[in-house]
Amino acid sequence: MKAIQHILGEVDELVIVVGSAQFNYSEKDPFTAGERVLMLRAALKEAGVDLGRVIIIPLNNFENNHSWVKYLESYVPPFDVAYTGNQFVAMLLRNAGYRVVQQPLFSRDIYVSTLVRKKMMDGDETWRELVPPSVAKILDELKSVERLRVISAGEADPLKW
Ligand SMILES: Nc1ncnc2c1ncn2[C@@H]1O[C@H](COP(=O)(O)OP(=O)(O)OP(=O)(O)O)[C@@H](O)[C@H]1O
Ligand SMILES: NC(=O)c1ccc[n+]([C@@H]2O[C@H](COP(=O)(O)O)[C@@H](O)[C@H]2O)c1
Repeated sequence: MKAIQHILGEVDELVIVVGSAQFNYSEKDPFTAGERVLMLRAALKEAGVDLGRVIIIPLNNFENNHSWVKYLESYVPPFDVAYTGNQFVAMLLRNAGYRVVQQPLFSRDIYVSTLVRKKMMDGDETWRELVPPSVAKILDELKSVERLRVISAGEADPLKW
């Protein structure tokens, strides 16, 4: 939320791309793209962000990294600056001619999704302090702890089915 609010201080409209949208029920991507959109919108509303300035677009991954920017362009409205904390994404966008701003990271040692997922699986209730209250509520409704535990036990491996 801090990163989004910082960026909204610099731009008129923000397109948030929800990457790896085709993945779900996996250890790294436990939630569907739709569930991630739901959580994002709830947290934005809770933070008082004007949703009229934000467009959320889920995007599947694409096998060809060089052409990924062209693929991205076909899913999002035209944009003139890209914000990312990811150096690889920054390189791809720069090589395609875009202005890229390295987005500031806030308390990155604490706010790491891998850590939140680990705490949930370990039964460490302090995961609740690492997400906005509205997101904690949705994660409870989705029975996320149970989902993560079943996934980590290997039950969700698509090759198994
Ligand atoms: N603490 C943070 N402050 C600001 N932006 C962040 C922070 N953590 C992640 N981001 C931004 O969110 C986007 C996704 O990052 P990333 O996938 O590495 O998140 P993550 O929380 O580390 O997830 P995971 O642990 O599952 O890999 C990036 O653009 C990154 O800059
Ligand atoms: N070839 C690809 O599909 C490709 C390449 C680079 C980044 N991405 C996506 O970009 C995201 C990472 O960017 P951020 O760290 O800025 O969120 C990932 O979700 C990934 O799915 C996809």
